[in-house]
Amino acid sequence: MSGAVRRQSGPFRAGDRVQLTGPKGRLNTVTLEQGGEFHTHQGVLSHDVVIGAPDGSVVVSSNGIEYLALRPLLTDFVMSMPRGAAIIYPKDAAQILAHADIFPGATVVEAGVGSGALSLWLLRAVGPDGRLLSFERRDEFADVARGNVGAFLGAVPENWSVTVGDLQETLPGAVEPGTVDRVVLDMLAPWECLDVVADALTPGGVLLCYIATVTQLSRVAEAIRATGAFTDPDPTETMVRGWHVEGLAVRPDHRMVAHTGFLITARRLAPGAVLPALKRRASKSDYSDEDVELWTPGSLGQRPGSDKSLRRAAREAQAAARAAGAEPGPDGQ
Ligand SMILES: C[S@@+](CC[C@H](N)C(=O)[O-])C[C@H]1O[C@@H](n2cnc3c(N)ncnc32)[C@H](O)[C@@H]1O
Repeated sequence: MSGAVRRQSGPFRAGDRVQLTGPKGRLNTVTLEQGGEFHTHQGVLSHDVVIGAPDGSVVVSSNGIEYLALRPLLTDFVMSMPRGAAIIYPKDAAQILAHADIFPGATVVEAGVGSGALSLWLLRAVGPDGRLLSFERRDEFADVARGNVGAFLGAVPENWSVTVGDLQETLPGAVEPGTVDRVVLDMLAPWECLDVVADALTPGGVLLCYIATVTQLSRVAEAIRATGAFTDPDPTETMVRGWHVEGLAVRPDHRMVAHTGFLITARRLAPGAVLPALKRRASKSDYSDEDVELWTPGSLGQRPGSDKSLRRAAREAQAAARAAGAEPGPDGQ
């Protein structure tokens, strides 16, 4: 089997992981074994009462303590798994899948692999027909990532490779030029890798860099422009604020993760294509016209959701499908 191995749904079976929430809200994750036992200072919970129960059951220990039994979600796993390097948080992983347009069957290159958190999201998104090629310069981090991916999926999938070495040196020998659909970089100096990434990406392919600081953001944006091989880079930041919703106490949480990183995406141009020049409007209030010209010569970007002709084409396709009886109309007919 090339994709995921461990089941992610259905009644619990021996070998599954289960997350047990006790009376004080404390979480414990155990791997179920026939005849196994989970010991706490409040008694013993037999694994056999969990095995066969549906996901989301409430199970009872030998001395009557109730535990909520849930299969850990990928989010639960990545937030608690062993870390070598800092991980990409689920809020950013979700945005990466959308901005980098990771699709089932895609060939994706990722570097560095770090603790393997993003690798797990990417493997899920490319599915069993896709391929993830991960690169990591530090052997010990590659081991941590293999351990984490194997622990979550039940085995290391065949459609995932981890190459130990610098991406700049190892990528050219690992892929045919122009064959990679998507590249995701999470590393200190992504600008050092842009030439090999441009060679590896298919025309129209997506490069996405996750970076932690504004100085890196500025440097990688200018470096992407300087290659002349990509569309104008599109930077974003994602903030997620939890809410407390209980009775009349409805308010934002007092604490939040304020900053993790920035995403910046660009599309690979066809070889030899040169972007038409584009005058920018943005920086006029901060800099003189001359500065703006000097700093940001600019070129045509590719921003999602701004294409009216795509919307028109989608409306026409819907109308055609309705006419053919393939899809209900707005009134459900
Ligand atoms: C922040 S970690 C990646 C974390 C990972 N995305 C995750 O979610 O678990 C950055 C990693 O990039 C690796 N790295 C940095 N530069 C690299 C390069 N040029 N080639 C390969 N790996 C590199 C580092 O060793 C480090 O493990």
